[in-house]
Amino acid sequence: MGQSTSYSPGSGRAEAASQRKCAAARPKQCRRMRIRGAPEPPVLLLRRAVRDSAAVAAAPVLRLRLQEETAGERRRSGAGPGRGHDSEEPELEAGGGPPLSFAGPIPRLIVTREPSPSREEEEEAEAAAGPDLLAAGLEEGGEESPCSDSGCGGSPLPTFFLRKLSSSSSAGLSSASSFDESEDDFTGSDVELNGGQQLPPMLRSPEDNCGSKSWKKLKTMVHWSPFIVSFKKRYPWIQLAGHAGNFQAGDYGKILKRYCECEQQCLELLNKDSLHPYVPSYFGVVEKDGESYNQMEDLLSEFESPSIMDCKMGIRTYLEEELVKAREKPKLRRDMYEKMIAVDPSAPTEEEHKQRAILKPRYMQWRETLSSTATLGFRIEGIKKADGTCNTNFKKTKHKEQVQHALEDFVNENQTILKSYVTRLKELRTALEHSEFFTSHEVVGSSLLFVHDKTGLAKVWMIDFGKTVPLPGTQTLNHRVPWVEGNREDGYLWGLDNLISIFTDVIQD
Ligand SMILES: O=P(O)(O)O[C@H]1[C@H](O)[C@@H](OP(=O)(O)O)[C@H](OP(=O)(O)O)[C@@H](OP(=O)(O)O)[C@H]1O
Ligand SMILES: Nc1ncnc2c1ncn2[C@@H]1O[C@H](COP(=O)(O)OP(=O)(O)O)[C@@H](O)[C@H]1O
Repeated sequence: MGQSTSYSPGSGRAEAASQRKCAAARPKQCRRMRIRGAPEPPVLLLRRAVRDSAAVAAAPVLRLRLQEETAGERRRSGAGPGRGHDSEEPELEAGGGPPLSFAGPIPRLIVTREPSPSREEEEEAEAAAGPDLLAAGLEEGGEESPCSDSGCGGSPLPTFFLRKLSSSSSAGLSSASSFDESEDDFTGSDVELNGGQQLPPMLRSPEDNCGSKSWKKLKTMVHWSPFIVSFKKRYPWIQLAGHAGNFQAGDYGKILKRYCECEQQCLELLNKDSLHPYVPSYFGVVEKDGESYNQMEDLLSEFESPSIMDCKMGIRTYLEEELVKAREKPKLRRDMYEKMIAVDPSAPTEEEHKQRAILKPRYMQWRETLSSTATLGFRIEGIKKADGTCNTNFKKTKHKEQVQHALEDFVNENQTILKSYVTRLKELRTALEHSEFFTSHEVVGSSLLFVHDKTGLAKVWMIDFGKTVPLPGTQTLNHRVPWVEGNREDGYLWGLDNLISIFTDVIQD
């Protein structure tokens, strides 16, 4: 890492990167797997799960132009803001053919919400009352997040091993697709460079049987990112979710995450906030091999063979401004359609099947209601255990009992670890309730990273602030009240209440 150069935020390079905002691809994926007999690879990239949703309202007819530039080319050129598919991307057209139209109405979203325990109820370890109904209506589907990490550029890593392990990968699509493809889900090297290791049948999940052949092939391959960790204490660095190629080793005990202006601003503020003990320490912008990165604390560095879990927090996984943008300039996503049918071929509407593409909010909402996001305010994205097993097939992990089961498995029913996690989560909740930053930000798509090891050390941190944005003026959020479009509530604390309650129940059980 000797070549890294630090820049203070606002230096020329950082500014240039800032113009670009977060332009990194986000390949992610995970499978249930056990790696035996091989030297422990430096970095394990694991794909995240897909989640369900049902979306809303009638979308306008979309006319799409031909996409002339591949996702990778856009990334390399740094075109457009956002870590995802930004609004400055060229509109997409069918390959030379007539413009495609999209007239698919997005069904109205009715999300049933499981009861959130009050603090008192929780202390009494009692479950709350019956389900509450949250109805959210969207007028149109749309797409893309302002600082989506999924758009943040190509992988700066050598590619001989690099691949995304996304269970949502869109194998079989070509970069010449006329649809807006997710960069992370659409990396040619993914297909070409993988050895295609087939998982033994007992390690496959029911979801492995969904989708196309090419899909299954991608899902059953495991690749290690060539993240050469040159720390004194050599340990494998694991990326459990998120966009592949977003991370590199940093200085000792630090990692580099592809630059995202939104995340930089959050990390700077958070490092001065009462939440500081619960977020990675931030060390500024670093330039390496022509790319900019946010350098932050490697949360795994103090652990021996850590077990890791990523839980995405909140009732909603897209920003309100993404909906607005989607209405103004809706884009069809073939990659998201592919991800959807890989999980449930009957999920798309007739129109969506015809188009072989869906709008991003539609996809995101489908993921939310398929998993526990909509009903519990959080969802498990992935779990990697110290024994090498890894699972990111939590797309359909929706009910409390399913989550409990996953948590028990994660900690191997170790009561001491469970108690440490509950203590840490409660401390975090108190810190959140008193945090100036938290009150004044919409926190979307952020995760809690759980890490423990056999020594009994167990901690939880907040990570991923690519879609955490300041509220206008003096607006504040409660983070517990239901979201209706316009109030910007994210359900973060509601989800945390539920998470604490479920952890507590596991201990009692
Ligand atoms: O997990 P799967 O089912 O693959 O879906 C992913 C996640 O929802 C990502 O959210 P997060 O990064 O919070 O996990 C989202 O990135 P955004 O952060 O950009 O919304 C991706 O959007 P695209 O990057 O547009 O593909 C979307 O394809
Ligand atoms: N500071 C960190 N220390 C250790 N691991 C991290 C850290 N930040 C992220 N990770 C790992 O990378 C994964 C993806 O992180 P995230 O910030 O969500 O990336 P993305 O923005 O690409 O979604 C996490 O699930 C975790 O495994």
